[in-house]
Amino acid sequence: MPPPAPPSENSLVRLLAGWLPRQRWFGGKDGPIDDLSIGTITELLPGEPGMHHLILDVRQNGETDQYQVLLGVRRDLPERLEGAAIGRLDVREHGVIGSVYDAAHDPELTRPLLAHMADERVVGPLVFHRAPGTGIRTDLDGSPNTAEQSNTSLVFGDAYICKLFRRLSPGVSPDLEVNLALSRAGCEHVPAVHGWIELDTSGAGGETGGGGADEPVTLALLSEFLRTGTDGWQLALTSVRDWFGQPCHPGPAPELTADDAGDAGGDFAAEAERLGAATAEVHRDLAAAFGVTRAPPELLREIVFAMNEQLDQVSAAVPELRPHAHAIRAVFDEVAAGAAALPFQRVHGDYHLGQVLRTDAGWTLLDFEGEPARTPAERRAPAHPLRDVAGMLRSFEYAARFLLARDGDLPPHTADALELRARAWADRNRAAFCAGYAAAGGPDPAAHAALTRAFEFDKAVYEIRYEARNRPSWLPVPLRSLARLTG
Ligand SMILES: Nc1ncnc2c1ncn2[C@@H]1O[C@H](COP(=O)(O)OP(=O)(O)O)[C@@H](O)[C@H]1O
Ligand SMILES: O=P(O)(O)O[C@H]1O[C@H](CO)[C@@H](O[C@H]2O[C@H](CO)[C@@H](O)[C@H](O)[C@H]2O)[C@H](O)[C@H]1O
Repeated sequence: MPPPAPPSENSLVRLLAGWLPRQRWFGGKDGPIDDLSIGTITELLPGEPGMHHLILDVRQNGETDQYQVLLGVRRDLPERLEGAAIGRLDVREHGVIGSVYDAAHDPELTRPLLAHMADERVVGPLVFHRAPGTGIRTDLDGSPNTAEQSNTSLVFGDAYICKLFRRLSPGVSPDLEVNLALSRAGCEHVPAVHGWIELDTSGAGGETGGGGADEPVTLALLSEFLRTGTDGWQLALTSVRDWFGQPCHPGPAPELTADDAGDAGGDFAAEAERLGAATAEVHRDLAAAFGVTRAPPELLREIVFAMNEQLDQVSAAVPELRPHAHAIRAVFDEVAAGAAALPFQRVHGDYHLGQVLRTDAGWTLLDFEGEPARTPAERRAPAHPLRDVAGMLRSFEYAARFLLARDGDLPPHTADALELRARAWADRNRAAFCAGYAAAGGPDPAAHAALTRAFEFDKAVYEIRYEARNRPSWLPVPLRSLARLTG
């Protein structure tokens, strides 16, 4: 029997178009796919099982996005891989029937990625790199990370984590660029980079390039796996659950304060404060590595203009945002009216509790990619560091309301009592984070209250669009906290 042949494009495209919208990492769930084609197909592993690297061009709403898929091909799919199935192909022209599936779930196929990076191989347009001065073990199996994320990461033993960027951005990923720069600068708050994979676009001339003439596109990043790490989102949710589970006072609900939230066994405030300090230290290192510029007042006004534009776009697409638009715009206008020159620098750009890991050694920051919906130029642009602070403040709001917003069936009485608790938890941890940030040398959020609030609202608007496109069932989370912040 010959091994399954490379899939024929037409039938494969049909299968992929049905499978793609069901993937967590697909960022176009708010509309239909108008067209899907295979941009590049590279045979990475020949034989049975085999693996092809695909870049898909997905056309939606007049725009084309590129997604990366590792396509496994087997004659028969074993039961353990059934969850990863894309479909069964009848490739009659080759006289073979085979199954295609998401190879990220198949250690037999992903293990050779380590050897490719260790040996710095080139396979067609795919270029594998090892970070200077590091070795890469090649004897480890990878399995997909179970944490909530927008891409797919493979954890190899307890040594490495390899993030496969799913929706591709032109050019070198800011995640790679920033991690390399911070590691070189000796920053203690980022994991070491071991390798990466790039797509060489010099011969392509298509839309996959565009980050600069012939700039390679980063496809994957291999980092040190922080095995003692727990992500901030999980730690925060545990603390909220604990606080929600505290016995209720008898009689009418008393006014809860942020200090009451400290009575819970799983209080998070000391961690929030340390996280604030780590954030300020990373901001200091980013400023040293990439420099600081003085942004004139006109630039801040342009930024506010863009915030208003995003607000208009998202309000048009998500009607639930409209009741809050007036209050949000008022804060944006206040910042534009008082615009002054400000120091801008490279920042994280998409900072939240899922981007930080608490390890034995303290807090580590991850994922310097910026917001997935922004253009590459926007992600790299210097910004005010309080934008990151605002991102984390939003995350405290998310964590505080996640359990409430996801459980719509709570009796009103319970829901009201828990809303008070959510508020107390968020206030306590917001205050602790800001205190830690300012004490470690970051600009004091209290001294820039309107700016911080504007960044927070801008992030909330972004989140509403993100949830509508990526996780529609989460939409009530940011909406619920907006109702509180604008109410
Ligand atoms: N170096 C690492 N060590 C351990 N876990 C990690 C590491 N990097 C990422 N993770 C885990 O993977 C999750 C997703 O990582 P992230 O880089 O934010 O991916 P995405 O951009 O897809 O959201 C994190 O929340 C964390 O739980
Ligand atoms: O992690 P990414 O860089 O892919 O960021 C995107 O996805 C995040 C969710 O995975 C999203 O974050 C939002 O949800 C978080 C809880 O899952 C919450 O802590 C954040 O505050 C909230 O913004 C992020 O906005 C998006 O860009």
